[in-house]
Amino acid sequence: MKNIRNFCIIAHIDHGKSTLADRLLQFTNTISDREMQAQVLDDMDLERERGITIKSHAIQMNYHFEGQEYILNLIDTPGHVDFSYEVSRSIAACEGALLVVDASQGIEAQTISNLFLALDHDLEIIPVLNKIDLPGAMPEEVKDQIVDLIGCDRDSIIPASAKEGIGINEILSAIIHRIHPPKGNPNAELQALIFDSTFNSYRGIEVIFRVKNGRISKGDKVKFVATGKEYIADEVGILRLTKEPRDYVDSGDVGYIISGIKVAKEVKVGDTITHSENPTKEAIKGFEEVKPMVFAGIYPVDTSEFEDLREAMEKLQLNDAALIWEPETSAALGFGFRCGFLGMLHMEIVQERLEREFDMTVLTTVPSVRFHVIDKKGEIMEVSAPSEMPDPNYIDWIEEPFINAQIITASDYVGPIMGLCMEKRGILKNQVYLTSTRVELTFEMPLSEVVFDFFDKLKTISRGYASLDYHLIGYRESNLVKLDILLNGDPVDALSAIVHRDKAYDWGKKLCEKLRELLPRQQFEIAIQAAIGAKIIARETVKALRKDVIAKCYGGDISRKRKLLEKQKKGKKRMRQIGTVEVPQEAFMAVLKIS
Ligand SMILES: Nc1nc2c(ncn2[C@@H]2O[C@H](COP(=O)(O)OP(=O)(O)OP(=O)(O)O)[C@@H](O)[C@H]2O)c(=O)[nH]1
Repeated sequence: MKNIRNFCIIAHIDHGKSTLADRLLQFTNTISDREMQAQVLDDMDLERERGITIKSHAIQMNYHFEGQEYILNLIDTPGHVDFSYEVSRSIAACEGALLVVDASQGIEAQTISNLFLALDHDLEIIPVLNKIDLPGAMPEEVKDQIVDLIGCDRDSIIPASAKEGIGINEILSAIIHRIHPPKGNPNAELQALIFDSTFNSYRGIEVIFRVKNGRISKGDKVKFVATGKEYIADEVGILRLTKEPRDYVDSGDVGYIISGIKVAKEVKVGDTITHSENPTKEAIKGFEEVKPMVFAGIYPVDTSEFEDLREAMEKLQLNDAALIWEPETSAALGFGFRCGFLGMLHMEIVQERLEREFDMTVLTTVPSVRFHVIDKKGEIMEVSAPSEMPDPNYIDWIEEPFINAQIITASDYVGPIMGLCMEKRGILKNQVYLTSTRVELTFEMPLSEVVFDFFDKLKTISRGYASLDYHLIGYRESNLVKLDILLNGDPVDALSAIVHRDKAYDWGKKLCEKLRELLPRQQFEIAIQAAIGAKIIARETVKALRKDVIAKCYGGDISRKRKLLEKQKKGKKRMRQIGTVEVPQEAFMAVLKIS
């Protein structure tokens, strides 16, 4: 155990985390130059394309150093706030962290939020000043910032270029010298922390864990503490570029277990694995049930594809334990599914994966949080879609989820951020200076104001210099109303939204204006109305197309006509016919585009 080092790399987005990981794998000969492709650990296509890490990953390296063999377990972590729970669990599996800072950018928001997560878990921090090869690098200035932030010795900061391979040996040496080997008792009862899982269509779920105490061997009967389920360890092993089976994985090490689990839901990140016989008396602390925050309907564009969509959702869920769904019907859209997501990025990813991996074309409806509606009889109803909202006459009051939001930013942006948070119904609870230029603001806010576009807005007004972390603090009464949208007099359930009464008029007006821009002109006039109950509060009109434009679509030779039809078909991909009106996907998201 004394020759094991478990570490993660934490950094602000684009500071070079994945590139550094690639370089470490190369320097330790974990992968050959031939196997090398950029960002090997980001193995989902989507991750590569977007250049973001969605899932945590782990990989083991062997390194011969000063006459001894070392095992270095690198745990890569995702960077987006939707997945911050995974980051905190990955960090809990390590003893040290490389804190990568871009020498041309300096300390940024995620550098700080991730650093604090690491400090919370008492990790040894090794600061790495990356991209020193760039002409715009400001090594001395950024070193000052790092010293300011973590109070480390200036000489302990390692200058590096992940791209050019500069400083990599120094980093490897620091990992061995400065990070403590894992503590833990190999003879104690088994305690292993689950920090990730992957889905293999042949073998089921592969669970990735870090053994804190004890040993897990092939053939062991094990129990997952939070779910209470028991399995036989059909295979255990370590994670190289591929999985390598072993007879056992010992205390301090990182490994995987395959035990025929078919459903992702049975594996919960943060759960503890122990033996069925002689189990541990206490689970590793910090486990949290991951709860969906955002709900939206997903519908097939082509109504005949409902069953295919169900099959795709079932398969996707095997792979994505955080995704929940159930069938729902919409008067406007027909049969579809109401889904729960961790956040908006998660929702986008699910939609994209359905399209890419399962070849579905889907529509997503206005996202919503989950409200509590208390009716006049005193009964509580959970409502996560505007269409489920009961008639106002039956409602006594409505409660919505509130969060505690921590925002870390540079002091220059405090003013604009406060403005934004107030506009989003936030109440300032605390303001603390972390350093002379860095401030932590704590707000209580309604979740519904934060999950949609808040993060993007925060990034824009702070020029990327703000990080956000939030926790649910409970439900509170709010003056909310259902805002309905009518197209040519017909209410379209998939377009309604639940909004605060004070904002309802303004929203109704803006929403109608937005829809007027988004709805394509058709052969007849379209009236767009916003209503609260029976009361119309706003109206816009989409004018009919002029006759000569339609005329162009008819007549002419047959091949041209076919081409036109083809073109129309393509254009229709994300359209739905609602009554007589064609509604494009963008319209369902219009609510999010209102500023
Ligand atoms: N010049 C220079 N460019 C670098 C260096 N390290 C990384 N880059 C580039 O910086 C960009 C971002 O690098 P990534 O490794 O993807 O950054 P990341 O931190 O993993 O990003 P996320 O996975 O989104 O968190 C890429 O274009 C890299 O080629 C370096 O040392 N020098």
